[in-house]
Amino acid sequence: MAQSLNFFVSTSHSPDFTHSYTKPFPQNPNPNRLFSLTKPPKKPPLILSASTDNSSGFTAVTPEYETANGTSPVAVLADSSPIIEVDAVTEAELKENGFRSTRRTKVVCTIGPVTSGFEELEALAVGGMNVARINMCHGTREWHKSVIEKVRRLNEEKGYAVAVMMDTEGSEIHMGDLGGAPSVKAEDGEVWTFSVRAYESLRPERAITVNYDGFAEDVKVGDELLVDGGMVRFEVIEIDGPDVKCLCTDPGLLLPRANLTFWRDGSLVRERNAMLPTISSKDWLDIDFGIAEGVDFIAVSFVKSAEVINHLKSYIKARSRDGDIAVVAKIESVDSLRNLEEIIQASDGAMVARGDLGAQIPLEQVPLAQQRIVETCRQLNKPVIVASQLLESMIEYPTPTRAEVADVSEAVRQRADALMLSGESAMGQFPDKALTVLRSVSLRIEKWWREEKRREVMDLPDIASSLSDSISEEICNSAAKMGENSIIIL
Ligand SMILES: Nc1ncnc2c1ncn2[C@@H]1O[C@H](COP(=O)(O)OP(=O)(O)OP(=O)(O)O)[C@@H](O)[C@H]1O
Ligand SMILES: CC(=O)C(=O)O
Ligand SMILES: [K+]
Ligand SMILES: [Mg+2]
Repeated sequence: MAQSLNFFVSTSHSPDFTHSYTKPFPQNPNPNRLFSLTKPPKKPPLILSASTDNSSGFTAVTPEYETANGTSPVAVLADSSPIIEVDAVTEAELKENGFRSTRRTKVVCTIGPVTSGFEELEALAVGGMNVARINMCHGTREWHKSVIEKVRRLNEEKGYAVAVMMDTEGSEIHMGDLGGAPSVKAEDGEVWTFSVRAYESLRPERAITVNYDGFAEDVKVGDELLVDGGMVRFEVIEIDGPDVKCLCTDPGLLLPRANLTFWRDGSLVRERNAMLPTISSKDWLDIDFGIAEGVDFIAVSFVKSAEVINHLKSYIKARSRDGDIAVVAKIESVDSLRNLEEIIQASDGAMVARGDLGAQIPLEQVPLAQQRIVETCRQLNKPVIVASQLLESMIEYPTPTRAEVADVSEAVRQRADALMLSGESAMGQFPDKALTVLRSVSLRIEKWWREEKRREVMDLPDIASSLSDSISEEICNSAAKMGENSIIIL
């Protein structure tokens, strides 16, 4: 009985549901996939209590958590079999599926104003959040510090295993904040001023600060200015010293610190801003903050080359107490696609940051870029997060569009390790519902993968050269096939 549990537990972490006896599974070369994005809890979580009346021999888990003070995350076997470490299962999953259906696709939730309270964070943890992301583009360091503290408290007091990811601001061109307003509407035909001036106190109406000093010198009359990759569009009509006057040609909502790109004759213009450092001086201060707070991951925005990743990794190694902060390269620029393999090789993981990526390459190329990034990560054995607009409509509505569900399914089908919520969990009306959609779609597609796998013929090599060896080999082959099937039945 203990043996079969052991078998189940150990295989549940491997992506392809086959155990190590079989030949390496060619479709997925990453043995640590998924699991590598889960941080072991500092103070471990729950006791999964087993019952012997379960005829399958696997742990029957009570949906209610028991908080373990100071113990390891364990499955406790009633028959005093050895203690075995298991991946943390969320309360929601336990209720839905029991222990047998541990989700492999992890979920990263961006924390924002609607989810920064302890209770809201706990609701996300209950719903299956594996990683809480704080975006240094927004909020103050005190705000981020309090979020990190609350996540740590959840882990320590309530037994969750939520990791913290800090996402750097990066130094691409973006708008300033909107004097505290959550958003401002730009209407068709309005003239707005984008200026490199920092407005002292009150921001004049229809005026926006731009963070990049060379902005007014680099743009030309006739250029197209895209906010957030085209959510709002302007045409440059006049340049007057530090002020660039623009006509709104495609109305929409301007959000604080939204990304800006400018286009000339259908191509992205990359003048001197291409020389901006990937990690700005503000980012270095944020990184120091992240190291001091002991975040688990640092996601680097607008990575251009492997060099910056190597630099950051040695910086962390020299400063962090245990040097174990993982560095995730955000793939969101033309340069990062150009140097994709070397960047991923240098990093501990990657993020397909489709928001900004879609502002830098034509939108119709984003799905192919996603596929290439995920495949490259699979080949190089690195975890990969698919991010941005997965369930964008759920910022406002309680159910996703069918197209969004198809998009989430496709990411799981591609074997992304994790999915990320952005505005849906940071400032949307239905963060918990959005998380439920990611969880249930992931579980469904993972089940489909198992069913697909079952149809596959197991190709076991003939290696025995004597009669006694072939008897052993047959026994081993049968055990492997039985193991394969029993895992699939689960
Ligand atoms: N800490 C925060 N405080 C206030 N609003 C936030 C915060 N974090 C996120 N948001 C809101 O949620 C939206 C989506 O968050 P997200 O982290 O994806 O940021 P983003 O600005 O789109 O940029 P990035 O390219 O860095 O992801 C933001 O535009 C912002 O309105
Ligand atoms: C996540 C992020 O940075 C993006 O999609 O641009
Ligand atoms: K960011
Ligand atoms: Mg981005």
